[in-house]
Amino acid sequence: MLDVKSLKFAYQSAAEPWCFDFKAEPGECLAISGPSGSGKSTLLALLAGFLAPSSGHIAWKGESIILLPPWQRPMTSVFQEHNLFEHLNVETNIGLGIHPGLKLSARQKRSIEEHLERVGLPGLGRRMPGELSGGQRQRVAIVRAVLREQPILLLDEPLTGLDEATRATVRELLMAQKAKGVTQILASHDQEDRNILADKQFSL
Ligand SMILES: Nc1ncnc2c1ncn2[C@@H]1O[C@H](COP(=O)(O)OP(=O)(O)OP(=O)(O)O)[C@@H](O)[C@H]1O
Repeated sequence: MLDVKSLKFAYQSAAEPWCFDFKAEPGECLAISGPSGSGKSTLLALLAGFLAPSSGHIAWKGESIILLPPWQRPMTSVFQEHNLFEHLNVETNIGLGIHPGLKLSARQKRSIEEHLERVGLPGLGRRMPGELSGGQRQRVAIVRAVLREQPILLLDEPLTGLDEATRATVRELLMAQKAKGVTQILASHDQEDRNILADKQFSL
């Protein structure tokens, strides 16, 4: 279980700190909503370890992860910026998420192709990120995160800007991850996405 207790954080300019308290079981999706600027991305950055809280706890399966650097936490993130390496093609971007030295098995290489096809990007593995649309980059970032096979996925507006058909495909992919036991923390403005994907919701 992901257990977040009295996690406090404030940017210097803020008068009041945020205080986050929640739990999420394996295979559960917890959706966070709230107006723009309410702190959704900040919460995801705290969980991922890119920001340090002033106090509080984050534990996964009973073990504190608060002192772990981002790369040692049992989670992977899809940020709104997508963070693709611009000088590397799509399959290399995804492959690096699976193995930093790109030592991929034949099964892993096939899985990259299959997942690209699954999200409507068949045969685009050799494209450079600069040759993709915003929605296509977004789907590459989602495939990269999913194929890292971490137990927790942090998703910041993962479906925003996608057309209805693509949205449905990516939702299916995320539902399949839940069925595999992956915990998801989803920041989303979209009520429909939250209703479909989330088991629990809270609002900031
Ligand atoms: N590095 C920073 N320094 C100071 N304040 C910041 C910093 N980053 C974000 N903030 C402020 O913290 C608040 C929360 O920002 P955050 O990005 O977490 O909101 P959000 O709910 O994810 O918004 P959106 O829905 O627009 O993505 C905002 O008021 C923002 O201006």
